[in-house]
Amino acid sequence: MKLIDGKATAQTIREELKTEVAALKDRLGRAPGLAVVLVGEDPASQVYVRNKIKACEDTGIVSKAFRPEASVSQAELEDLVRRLNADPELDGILVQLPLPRGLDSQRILDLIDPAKDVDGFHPVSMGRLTLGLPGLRPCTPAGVMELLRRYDIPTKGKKAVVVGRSNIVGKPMALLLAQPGVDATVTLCHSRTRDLAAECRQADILVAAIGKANFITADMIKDGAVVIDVGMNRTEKGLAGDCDFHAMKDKVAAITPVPGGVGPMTIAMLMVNTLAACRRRMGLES
Ligand SMILES: NC(=O)C1=CN([C@@H]2O[C@H](COP(=O)(O)OP(=O)(O)OC[C@H]3O[C@@H](n4cnc5c(N)ncnc54)[C@H](OP(=O)(O)O)[C@@H]3O)[C@@H](O)[C@H]2O)C=CC1
Ligand SMILES: Nc1nc(=O)c2c([nH]1)NC[C@@H]1CN(c3ccc(C(=O)N[C@@H](CCC(=O)O)C(=O)O)cc3)C=[N+]21
Ligand SMILES: [Mg+2]
Repeated sequence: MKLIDGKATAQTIREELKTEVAALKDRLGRAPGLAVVLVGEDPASQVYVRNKIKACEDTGIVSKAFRPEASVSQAELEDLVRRLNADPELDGILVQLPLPRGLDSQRILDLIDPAKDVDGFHPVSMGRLTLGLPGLRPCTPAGVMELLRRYDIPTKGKKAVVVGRSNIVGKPMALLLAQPGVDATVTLCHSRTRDLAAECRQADILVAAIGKANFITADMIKDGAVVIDVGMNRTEKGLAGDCDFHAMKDKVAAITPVPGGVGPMTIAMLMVNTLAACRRRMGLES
């Protein structure tokens, strides 16, 4: 078994970005800027947001945090997004999900200027992904693709099974794996899939994005498969993925751990997207 070290890979990417950010800053007279909006006090979201701000500091991207209270109205939050859209020094806008009850997150996401959509969640970004046009890709699936590339994991003609069809992970993941040049043959599974174990056993590459600790068991994995575990589940025993890592580790060709796998890559890709958005907005090559 080969361990796919997302933490180390993310660190490498962040080092690569440092140089690029510094060069861009020289050229523009300002660093790329990212707005991070965290509504309310959800503790898990606070940890993620802190990590994102730390990653910005690390790479030289200027981050601005906005912390409206959970009681903020839809109209007030929409006003904030409009102000961030209009701020010329902000290249990216991230509204941390989930939003507190009562707020319509789709309407907020739809309001973000697509040029600043570093999460890749805007309908324009999703449309461009679906059509195979260049654009900002959702960070988690983009991070998975980067891991497959950097670990030389072959995808052409391979059978990939994605479990989970959410708009932020599973659906864009399936599209990226099926795109020309990557050329996996993709099966997208969900809670209504008839025989999930049988589908998973076909996978040369299995991506789990379900949100249930240790849900994918060793008997569901083909010998020599590559397993990418996107799941982040808080249990009494600490953070757990969607895959039973210890039971399957001797059976697989390669696997991502949780923590230290996909999570840090998500943040690295947010930095990549912020740099790309900055370049594009400033009229430099994509
Ligand atoms: N590492 C990272 O950077 C990130 C990690 N995550 C983690 O990834 C996981 C998934 O996140 P997200 O996509 O937002 O989750 P969602 O809850 O939005 O989606 C979960 C998906 O899993 C499917 N599912 C649920 N139960 C089953 C089942 N028994 N069998 C088959 N499929 C099932 C659902 O099917 P249906 O559509 O039919 O309901 C749904 O499509 C979570 O643990 C989350 O914390 C998320 C984002 C980033
Ligand atoms: N607008 C928006 N964009 C997101 O990208 C977004 C979001 N909302 N809401 C929540 C999910 C989740 N997510 C993670 C990012 C990093 C780690 C991460 O760094 N995880 C570390 C461990 C962190 C820990 O110890 O808790 C790891 O896996 O090693 C995890 C999860 C981004 N999300
Ligand atoms: Mg979700």
